Amino acid sequence: MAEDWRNGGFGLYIHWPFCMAKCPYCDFNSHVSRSIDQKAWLDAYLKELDRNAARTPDRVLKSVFFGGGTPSLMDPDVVAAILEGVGQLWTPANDQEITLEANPTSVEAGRFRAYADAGVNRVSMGLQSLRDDDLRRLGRMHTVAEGQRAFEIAKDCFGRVSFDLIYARQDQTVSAWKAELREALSLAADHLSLYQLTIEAGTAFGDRYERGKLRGLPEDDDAAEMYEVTQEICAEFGMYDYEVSNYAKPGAESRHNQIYWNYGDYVGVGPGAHGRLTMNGQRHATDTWKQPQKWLDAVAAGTGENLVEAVSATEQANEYLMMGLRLTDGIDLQRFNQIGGKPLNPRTLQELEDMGMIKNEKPYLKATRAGRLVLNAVIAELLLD
Ligand SMILES: C[S@+](CC[C@H](N)C(=O)[O-])C[C@H]1O[C@@H](n2cnc3c(N)ncnc32)[C@H](O)[C@@H]1O
Ligand SMILES: C[S@@+](CC[C@H](N)C(=O)[O-])C[C@H]1O[C@@H](n2cnc3c(N)ncnc32)[C@H](O)[C@@H]1O
Ligand code: SF4
Repeated sequence: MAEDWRNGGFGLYIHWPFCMAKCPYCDFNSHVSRSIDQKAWLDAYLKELDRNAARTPDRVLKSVFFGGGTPSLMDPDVVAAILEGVGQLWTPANDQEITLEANPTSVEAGRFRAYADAGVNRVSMGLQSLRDDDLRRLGRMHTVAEGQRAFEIAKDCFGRVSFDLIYARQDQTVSAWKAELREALSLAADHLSLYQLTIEAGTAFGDRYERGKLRGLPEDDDAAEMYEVTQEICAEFGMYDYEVSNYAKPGAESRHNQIYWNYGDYVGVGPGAHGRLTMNGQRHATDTWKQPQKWLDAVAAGTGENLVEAVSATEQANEYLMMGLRLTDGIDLQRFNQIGGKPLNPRTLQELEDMGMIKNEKPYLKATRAGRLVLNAVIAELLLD
């Protein structure tokens, strides 16, 4: 199978579902647990990797991503044993990317060298903010100084390092964000992810918001302005916006996420991990049990998966559209037509182009900066029925 990046390629996602504490804004699959039997988790991961390798023979593995939760709570020996298993199951791409998400506490930074020895070559660190008051409000376990120290240690240990910040936070002004972002960019290496705070239903922030108790969130206009200035300031530092929330120097883009956005295949292992796999020429969606103990028990009984479903041609094209328009480079319309078997509605395309939301640069269709501000609405207009 072609491994051209425009076709996405093939990757592996491994989900570690535990955190030290639950952050009030987060709705990812993360749990706080008193005791974790790391050996039992290793055995379950290895079993799931075997099962997945058997149905993806001859694939060249471009990327492995340990996400969470907080994978920097994994025992480095567990990470090493997983990567050893992975090396035996799939042929690695020459420039294989192996990312681990890390939280920047000193305890975790103490494990960085061991992760690097295990084969991890990229770290994505959740700094979230460079202001101590805000770190406290976001429920984080680290201080700014601790975060900066952890990041410096990461730079020494790994070839590639990135960090995440959350902006459009409570009581944050546009000028305060500009100053914080400039500080962040002087710290950054060649990649960073900048997310607007999203209030998710079912989180502590979501509950407070419902009760009218989450005050000081920026108005939509301010949040939009923050997004605009983010692009401009990042560009000043040579970091281009290759995706809605991701900025990099050319060549330093996250290869793992590019597999998702370019609608490639990926195996998902661990509680709540999802996958997209082409098997016998048919693309499938896979999903797994979210609850950690349920997943462990299910793996012991045979499979952690609770869904393996063929994806119809129309759904595939729509998924490609939803993922690909997040990228500055957009989607390849020829590939879109090939996947879905029908083209996008030319009238809708023209209307959105006239409104300045998209650019049709054949064969690529791209969302403009204005379009990316309201991307979900733009995509909703374009989806095939
Ligand atoms: C969207 S954040 C991106 C983090 C960081 N900025 C980066 O670029 O690496 C990554 C999170 O998405 C979730 N995730 C990614 N791939 C997944 C998959 N295949 N299945 C389930 N969750 C996934 C995990 O919770 C993971 O921690
Ligand atoms: C699933 S987390 C995993 C990383 C790691 N556990 C951490 O917290 O540093 C991936 C990233 O998603 C971002 N994120 C999570 N919830 C968010 C929200 N409600 N709004 C904006 N960004 C969010 C954070 O920047 C976080 O670093
Ligand atoms: S943001 Fe990270 S550390 Fe906080 S609960 Fe979510 S996954 Fe865990």
